[in-house]
Amino acid sequence: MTRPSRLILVTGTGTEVGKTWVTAALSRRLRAFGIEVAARKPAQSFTPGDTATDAAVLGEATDTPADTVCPPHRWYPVPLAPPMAADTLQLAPILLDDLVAELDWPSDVAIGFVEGAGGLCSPIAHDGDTLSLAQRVRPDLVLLVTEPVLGVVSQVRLAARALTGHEVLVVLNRYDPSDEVHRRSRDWLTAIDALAVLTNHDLADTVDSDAAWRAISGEPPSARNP
Ligand SMILES: C[C@@H]1NC(=O)N[C@@H]1CCCCCC(=O)O
Repeated sequence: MTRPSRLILVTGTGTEVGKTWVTAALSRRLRAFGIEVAARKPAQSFTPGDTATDAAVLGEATDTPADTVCPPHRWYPVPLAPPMAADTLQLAPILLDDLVAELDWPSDVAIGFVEGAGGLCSPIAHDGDTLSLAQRVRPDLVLLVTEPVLGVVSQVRLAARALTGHEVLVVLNRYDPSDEVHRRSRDWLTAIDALAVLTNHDLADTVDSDAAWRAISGEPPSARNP
């Protein structure tokens, strides 16, 4: 398998936290800097009739057909975890080995995103979750997307402990600096838990910021080429 120079696995503390939005926003910003970006979704499940699937959104952000982002036989139109959706549809079991083998990358990709399904420990295959996917693909960085609502500290701590050995960047999506829960949770995760934390504002507005640039690209700010 050709591997992107930098492989970033995108997961979350749960479903509907905005993984796809974050990945698409980052992809657009990085591409605006002239960086070759690709995104892959090994399997996706969705409500029947939904055309704005994760693969479609990531494909639009990276100028790639949705069928390339996620192979058509890994589209499961049932809003359940992919292996449960496959069972509902009476399709073959999903095996983690196959999802890994199906990850195909163009040769010139600088940053490749792989987005899981649901949260870190939601089943993506019958024999694995996104945590096992991380153990298989050995990403350079894991983006852990979450929302800074009450309870987020425990969710992030659990996920970060499960991800021991991986480089983790927490992304607080839908962050509102005027909300004390958001502000204090962010400060706690940063100061007490010593986690690397960015918000959607850092990412969407300012991959141009030095901190966000360094975290995502792995390069020093001087390497940025607007
Ligand atoms: C339908 C949605 N498609 C998708 O990719 N994630 C959602 C599924 C989330 C499954 C969560 C299973 C769990 O953790 O309980």
